[in-house]
Amino acid sequence: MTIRIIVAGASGKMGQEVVKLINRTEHFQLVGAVSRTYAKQEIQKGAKYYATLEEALDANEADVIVDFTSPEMIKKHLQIACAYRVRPVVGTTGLTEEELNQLTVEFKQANLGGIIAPNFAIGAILMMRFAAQAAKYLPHVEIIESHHDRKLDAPSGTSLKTAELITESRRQMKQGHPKEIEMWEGARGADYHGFRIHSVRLPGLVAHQEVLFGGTGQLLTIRHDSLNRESFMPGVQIAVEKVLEMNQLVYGLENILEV
Ligand SMILES: NC(=O)C1=CN([C@@H]2O[C@H](COP(=O)(O)OP(=O)(O)OC[C@H]3O[C@@H](n4cnc5c(N)ncnc54)[C@H](OP(=O)(O)O)[C@@H]3O)[C@@H](O)[C@H]2O)C=CC1
Ligand SMILES: O=C(O)C1=N[C@H](C(=O)O)C[C@H](O)C1
Repeated sequence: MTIRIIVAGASGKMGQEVVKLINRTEHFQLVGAVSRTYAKQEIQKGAKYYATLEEALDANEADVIVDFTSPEMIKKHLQIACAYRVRPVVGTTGLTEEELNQLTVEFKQANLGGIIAPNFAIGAILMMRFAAQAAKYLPHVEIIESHHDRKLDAPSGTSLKTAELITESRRQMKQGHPKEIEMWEGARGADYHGFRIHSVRLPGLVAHQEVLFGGTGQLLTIRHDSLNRESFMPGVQIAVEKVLEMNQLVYGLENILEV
């Protein structure tokens, strides 16, 4: 069966990679691409470009929307996907917990499937899983995530998901010295349930994360690096194929992989 796909954010770094994935995958078909830039310039690169997701959906029958846009757009795009009953596969980060909960209810009411994954790289999913396992035995943990300097959201979606998974297995505790003083605001990073997340932004970086655990006389570091954006594509392909069988909104690729 051919899967008809609309890509939102098609002019972006990830969107362009998704278009390449679709073009090289025999059972995938690009039926529409959403880009304000390309639609305005009327650039036609073998795809139909639309300025908005609604325009693309009005003009084409589609099975899946793949979205890599921006934190300010993602909630609206998910609601549009739900209204048009087209299953979304979303990589865009920056949704709040409250928005996610609300959208989960809306998709449940609509009996529609969808996948939101803050990271599609299989290695990153394993890194998160291993970190969650380690936290059970080594509860003193800090996360350092490093990204390119065009990234809008901090902390990254991956670090938040990692923190969430760690919290499920780590005993509740506040780390560090109880009388610690932060001389400069932000010096100790963001606090998540008593442990810290640090965000680095530099040109030259792509997407990297270290999870550091400390115990008496020992350190454990779990690290993942995405060296290019092709690293996310096997996960995107799996999500596009699996979402067709789903009837609820799922957050995290680990929920559809056997890891
Ligand atoms: N889950 C994962 O594995 C990964 C997730 N990401 C996430 O994906 C998202 C996109 O990343 P990336 O491709 O690097 O970003 P880019 O900035 O390169 O691309 C985003 C594209 O989205 C479009 N866009 C931006 N703002 C809006 C808006 N308000 N309304 C409609 N379209 C908009 C722009 O296209 P135009 O202006 O032409 O409309 C732009 O080209 C980010 O949230 C990032 O964190 C990134 C990598 C992996
Ligand atoms: O913006 C990015 O580039 C990335 N964003 C995602 C995140 O916020 O975790 C996934 C990956 O780290 C790349």
